[in-house]
Amino acid sequence: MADATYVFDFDSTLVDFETLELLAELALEESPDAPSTRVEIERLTDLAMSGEFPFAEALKRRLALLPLTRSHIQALAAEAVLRVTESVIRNMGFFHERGGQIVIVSGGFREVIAGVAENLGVPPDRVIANDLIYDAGGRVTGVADSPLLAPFGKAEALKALALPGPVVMIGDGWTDAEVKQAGAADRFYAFTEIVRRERAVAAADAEVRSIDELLHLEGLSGRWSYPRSRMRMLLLEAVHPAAVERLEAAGYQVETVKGALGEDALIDRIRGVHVLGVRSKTQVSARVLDAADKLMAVAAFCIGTNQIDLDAAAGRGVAVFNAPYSNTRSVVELAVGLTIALLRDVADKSTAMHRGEWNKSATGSRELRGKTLGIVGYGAIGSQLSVLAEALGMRVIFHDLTERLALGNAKRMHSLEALLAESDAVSLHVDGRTENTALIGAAELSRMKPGALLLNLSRGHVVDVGALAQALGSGRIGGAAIDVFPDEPATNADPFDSPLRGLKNVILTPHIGGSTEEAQEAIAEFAAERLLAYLNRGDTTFCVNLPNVQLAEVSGAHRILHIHRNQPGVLAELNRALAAAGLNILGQHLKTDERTGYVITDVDRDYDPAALKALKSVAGTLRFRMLQ
Ligand SMILES: NC(=O)c1ccc[n+]([C@@H]2O[C@H](COP(=O)([O-])OP(=O)(O)OC[C@H]3O[C@@H](n4cnc5c(N)ncnc54)[C@H](O)[C@@H]3O)[C@@H](O)[C@H]2O)c1
Ligand SMILES: O=C(O)[C@H](O)COP(=O)(O)O
Repeated sequence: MADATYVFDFDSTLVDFETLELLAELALEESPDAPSTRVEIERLTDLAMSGEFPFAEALKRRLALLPLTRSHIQALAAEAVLRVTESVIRNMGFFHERGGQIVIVSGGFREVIAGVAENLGVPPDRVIANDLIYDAGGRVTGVADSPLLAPFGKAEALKALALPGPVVMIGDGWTDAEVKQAGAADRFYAFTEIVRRERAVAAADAEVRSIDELLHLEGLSGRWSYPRSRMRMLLLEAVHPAAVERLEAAGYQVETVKGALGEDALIDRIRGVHVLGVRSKTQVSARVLDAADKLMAVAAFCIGTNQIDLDAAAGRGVAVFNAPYSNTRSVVELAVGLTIALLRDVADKSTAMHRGEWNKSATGSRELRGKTLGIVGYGAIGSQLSVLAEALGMRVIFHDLTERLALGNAKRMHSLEALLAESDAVSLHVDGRTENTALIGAAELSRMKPGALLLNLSRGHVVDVGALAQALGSGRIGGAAIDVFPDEPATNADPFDSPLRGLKNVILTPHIGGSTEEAQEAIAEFAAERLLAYLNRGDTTFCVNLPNVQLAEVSGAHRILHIHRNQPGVLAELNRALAAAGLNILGQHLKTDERTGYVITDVDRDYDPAALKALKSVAGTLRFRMLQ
């Protein structure tokens, strides 16, 4: 198959536009009839591309509708080089390596195509397109006569080239499908990355949603990597659209679901999914992972990863990523605001006002300044809260299980008990490990100063809410702000209940600590980048359950990624298998943690694919994949 000639259509294939539609925008800028003319041009383009109207006639009519000049054509040519289709950009290597085997055939105009062809390394004599005719004033008057204008024009023009080897036609339109029907191509791929035209797809040997898929089906340079457009990503819990856009632009298929899915519903959906995206609510259990036949990675589009069985994922070679810092500031700002609101009884006063009650009084209302804030968990959020609280005049004390640098004048407390005894407000920012279940229960609440405040913006199970409700009811605790709950509704349509409902000076918020537009967008970008770095080059930086290895792009090599159980002899066996296959190693990295090893090997491009089998059967292999 390697000797085939690859014939590409231009509009909506190599570039993401239709020439006549963009020319209409340029030429009709000043025209009062622009909207109706544009609609007519789009209509004629669609009719011609779906084969319902003769191409030459459609071209003539569209040109007649436009007051086109040489400067419009030049402007479009300049734009065209910037509008090359995403998957074409990703596969520039293919075009450059095989420029001599590629032909561009288009009912569009040579002047517009020339710059793109040059950038792709396709010689000018391998571009078949129409030549425009201008009058003396530089106005377009028509196109020069050419075989392209006759019925089956592309096919006839290609036959005249007498191309060697099998001819493969790739394009979005009916005139491209006709090339095979008229005997000028051996295979026809309907290209649907930009637009999907049913009639062309129905006539095709196969539909390809990207150049990656084409290369995969043709057994070309992308043959070892699974094509991106066949890789399915399932993003749950209303992940910000910036992630969807980023991942789709990189060529992956992305499906979204608004709410969380329960375990059984997720098991039903997970088959065939390569990447799962969740937030704090979806439980990714060992059962879910067992049902996930294709899963390579899970992204937590949030900070917490306690909802994911990290060991079970690592044991199946599934990488887990999160966005550890992107919503930190949002949580901190809310914690500060809630502390002030509790100290001033804002929530109850506001609710009374809504009932029509005016209750102006200073009793029980206090300033933040000079009060002691006790922070439990001095990680990313706790330590940033420490800085802001001090800046507002609070005295900060903190307790953490691990050694943490005290910021500003914050004082470290060596026990939780000591912190509880001294704090006017206690704010919880521990991680969601199981051992933190009921970290604050009846005993801890009884150690707090009478009338002190409690804030929980960490995880629901960290506080025994029954005990807290009692302490609040008795007045032992002066108020609470709770953002996270042991049982949270899966979607906004589900009801919420808690023993804390209806209590005085208790602010309940629906797990919105990290729910700001800024944070959600930042999380989407960060987590999507981490996923792409892993999928596209094997980089595991910030991975929370596999050894972290930072890697550059693969260039001029194949990359073999091998995840295995950390047991003696795996690397030696892997290298023996590589040597037996005659593979020349260009570079190799190995990193292990206590349970898993990750080996990345860059090898020469030319080798026997049968070698892959031996690599897969190395004892302890959890997952194995190739990047081109
Ligand atoms: N409400 C929200 O919307 C929201 C948003 C973001 C993060 N979170 C949650 O906030 C919490 C903190 O996030 P982070 O980014 O600061 O995490 P982090 O991992 O940076 O910090 C957690 C800190 O808690 C400490 N810790 C754990 N258990 C402890 C214990 N029993 N006693 C004392 N210290 C303990 C750890 O040593 C660590 O320093 C996490 O539970 C996270 O899931 C909630
Ligand atoms: O872990 C987190 O980042 C927070 O709990 C936010 O979770 P969410 O994305 O489900 O709002």
